[in-house]
Amino acid sequence: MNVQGNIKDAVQPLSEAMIPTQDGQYRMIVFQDEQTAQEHVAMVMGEIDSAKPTLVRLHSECMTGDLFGSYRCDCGEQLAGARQRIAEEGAGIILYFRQEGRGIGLANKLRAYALQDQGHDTVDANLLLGFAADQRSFDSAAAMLMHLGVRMVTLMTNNPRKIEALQALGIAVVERLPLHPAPRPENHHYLATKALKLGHRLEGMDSL
Ligand SMILES: Nc1nc2c(ncn2[C@@H]2O[C@H](COP(=O)(O)OP(=O)(O)OP(=O)(O)O)[C@@H](O)[C@H]2O)c(=O)[nH]1
Ligand SMILES: [Zn+2]
Repeated sequence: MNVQGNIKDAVQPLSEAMIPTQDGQYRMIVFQDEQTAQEHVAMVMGEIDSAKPTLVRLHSECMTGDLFGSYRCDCGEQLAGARQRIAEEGAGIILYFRQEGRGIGLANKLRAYALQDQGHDTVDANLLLGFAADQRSFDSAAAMLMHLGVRMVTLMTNNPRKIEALQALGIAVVERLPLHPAPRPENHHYLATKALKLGHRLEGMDSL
């Protein structure tokens, strides 16, 4: 089997259906990650042309931010921004990765929040709980894009690790579009910590 075949084998497409939304029609495809058995989602709008870059958001699940509008992070607003951008283009993909809490799960994320309320930052809270600062792997994202016939992307992210992970597995990231919702008093320290300790490109957020 060729290299691309091996990379694709990291995920298995399970099922798909059309999802009409306020943004337009999405094709929703569920993939299973062969290593973790997690179900990751691809929301695909419009036609994919593998000869051109596809607009892509690789989004890690954040129930508090995505679903309930938490101000502790910027996830919900980033997802809304990505959806808006894709709707404007009429084409693009959201890869919705079930990596709640940077991969530590929802219960542990709330434990990390409780530690942050005692004065620890988002990175130290993970370390105190016995986890790495970021437990995520983005390798399955490249596999999903290959299944979808995508070879070139414009990636909506502030996280250079996502770009590196996709490029390492043969997906060309031709452009990065930042997703910078305006900071709020509730998430200013969190965003500054991400810029300082996790390498996120958040212009103007390098001071705590
Ligand atoms: N462990 C932990 N996870 C968090 C915390 N705040 C948000 N998250 C999770 O972080 C993930 C999102 O990561 P971010 O660091 O916001 O952003 P990113 O995905 O690395 O980069 P972008 O593409 O720029 O959004 C989601 O899975 C959230 O649930 C926190 O304080 N602790
Ligand atoms: Zn969040």
